[in-house]
Amino acid sequence: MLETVHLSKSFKGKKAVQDVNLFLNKGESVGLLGPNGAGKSTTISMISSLIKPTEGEIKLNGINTIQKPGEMRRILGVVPQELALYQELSAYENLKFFGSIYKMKGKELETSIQEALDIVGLKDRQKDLVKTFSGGMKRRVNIAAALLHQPQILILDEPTVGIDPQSRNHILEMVRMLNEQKGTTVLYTSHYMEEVEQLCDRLYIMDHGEVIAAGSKAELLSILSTEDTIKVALDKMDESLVEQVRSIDGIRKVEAAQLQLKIIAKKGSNIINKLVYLTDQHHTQIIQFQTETPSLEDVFLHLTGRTLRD
Ligand SMILES: Nc1ncnc2c1ncn2[C@@H]1O[C@H](COP(=O)(O)OP(=O)(O)OP(=O)(O)O)[C@@H](O)[C@H]1O
Repeated sequence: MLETVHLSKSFKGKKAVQDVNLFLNKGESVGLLGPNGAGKSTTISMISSLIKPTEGEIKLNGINTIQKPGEMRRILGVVPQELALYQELSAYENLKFFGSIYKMKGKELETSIQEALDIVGLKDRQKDLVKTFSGGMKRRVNIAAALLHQPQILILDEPTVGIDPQSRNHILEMVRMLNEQKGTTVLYTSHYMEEVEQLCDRLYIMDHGEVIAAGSKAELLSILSTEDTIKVALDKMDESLVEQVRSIDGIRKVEAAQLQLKIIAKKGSNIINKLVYLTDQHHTQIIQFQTETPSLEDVFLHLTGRTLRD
């Protein structure tokens, strides 16, 4: 349905997005996951024709949309990261304004506004001024604005960043309902692995402007089928110990945070003896040693050497 081909964007010669190929099939829910600055927003801005790519194509049902964005705008609903609401107007008045941008009016607009408010759970607050809303409620008004023209594809750019847990759950449930019950195709960007895991059939992992892995959760996890994830808690830790652990044979990645080491090691490599030896030398004790089932976070760590929230 929607496809990007070798999509790239540079700002003043600096590459923000490089050679991104992604596709969305009709009815799919696809995640775009990556840390801050990975290039997710820039990719979305190109798809929604807010900015022009430096290179590459964006295709809607096989037709390049870069020169002719009209059809794309008609079927696409985009919820940007930045809120764009009039604080002194009510939720209803804001939606009326957004509807007029889509040239909607009269009964059609009224029905759409009420449906969108219903979906985001703000029907009974529609007369209240937006300035009285919590961050999560404002975000929900923004989502309602993107739903007014009943888009076939909905793109959400990190919709749950910085909002209360109740609104967050509401948004996740709402996206799931739109996808499963209304058949809306979803592209959901996030740097929360668990959200994307919950909501999406497939995901793309981006880092430094590039897609570094893509596939279903099972496919991505199979990247780690030859590895173990081990958590080690220590009573104290220093950088030279971490460096020496990194150089143990069979260890592929080590992430140190507070008094914990997260280690990705070749399956079956017997690292415990070497760990005990090294911790002894550093007068440090192992408090806990635990092998874990790998998660998508571990896939990210394996691919980039960093955690998602670095
Ligand atoms: N208008 C711009 N001018 C210059 N550089 C930009 C511009 N927009 C984005 N960038 C740069 O492009 C890179 C990708 O940014 P982008 O906002 O797409 O990442 P992101 O994955 O959406 O991260 P975030 O979650 O922080 O929004 C970053 O290095 C950013 O500084």
